Amino acid sequence: MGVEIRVEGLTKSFGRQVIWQDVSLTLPAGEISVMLGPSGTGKSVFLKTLVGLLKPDRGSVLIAGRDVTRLRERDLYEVRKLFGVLFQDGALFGSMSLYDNIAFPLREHTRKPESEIKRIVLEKMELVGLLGAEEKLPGEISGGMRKRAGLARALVLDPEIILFDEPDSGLDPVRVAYLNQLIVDLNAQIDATFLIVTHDIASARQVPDNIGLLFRRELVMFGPREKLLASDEPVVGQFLNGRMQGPIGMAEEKDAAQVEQELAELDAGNHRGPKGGKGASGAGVTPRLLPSDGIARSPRWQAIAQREARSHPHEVADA
Ligand SMILES: Nc1ncnc2c1ncn2[C@@H]1O[C@H](COP(=O)(O)OP(=O)(O)OP(=O)(O)O)[C@@H](O)[C@H]1O
Repeated sequence: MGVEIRVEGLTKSFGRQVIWQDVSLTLPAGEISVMLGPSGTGKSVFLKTLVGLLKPDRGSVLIAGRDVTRLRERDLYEVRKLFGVLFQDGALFGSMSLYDNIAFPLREHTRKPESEIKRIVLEKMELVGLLGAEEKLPGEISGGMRKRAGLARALVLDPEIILFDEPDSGLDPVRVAYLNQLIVDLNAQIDATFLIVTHDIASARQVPDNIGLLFRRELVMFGPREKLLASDEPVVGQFLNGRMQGPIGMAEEKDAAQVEQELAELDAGNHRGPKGGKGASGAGVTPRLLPSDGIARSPRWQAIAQREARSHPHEVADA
């Protein structure tokens, strides 16, 4: 289940402002990938380009053998059915109950009878832990619940790909932890391809199979989580450790001399990041978040759990 997305040589600009150029990566089918990057580096623009809402200047986005960037509106509509999108604020209709919000795509895009719609809506609400809240209005529930309702709505058409636009924005750390667990559990249950755009370093360290980083109008790196977490690339190390020292500045990129001096200080051990050292890995690679007990693990997740048990015997003793 889940489909691969192959991005090749993608470039996007608005007028004379280049957002990113020559981005190439493959989101493997059924895996979880995270895209990181400082504010304004074009992560949301990237998501919109994948679903064909924005046209790139150059390059291709291949999904199930079709190039999204070249499709006519009618064919694009077909490809979009493969996607579920969780928008930042859940994008719920304020005057509709959660039930009607979640039922909305089914009523718009299918001819299913109400009895079938009810079965699907309640199934997805149960999956995200919202059973019993059917009649609530979006304004009556917490931000975390709104995200989960948005997620249930993204699931009703059984997508092969789910895009999450900053799922953790505006949530406290405990809610973020619950949401991350839900994302991992969902992946184990439905095996769709997940792409998460986030600023949250803790999530990026624990949740994905793959991490990408956009910076200075380029994709600096994209690859397996362990590789990025162990990388000595200065931008990757700075971002994954949330440090001030490094190429990423407050509003703009810093000048080269300042970056060099800061990195030299880091090397000398004057400024240690949260994990205490050079490179993104610090004291070691963070353990991977595994599906909750009671959720059947697909062979893919069984392999991940075994790998984790070998690398972190204490943290995942029960895996
Ligand atoms: N439709 C548009 N027309 C013109 N410029 C746009 C458009 N959409 C986005 N931009 C510009 O593209 C740049 C990247 O925006 P984007 O929202 O993708 O960044 P981001 O990495 O998602 O940021 P954040 O992390 O703060 O959400 C910004 O400078 C933004 O102003």
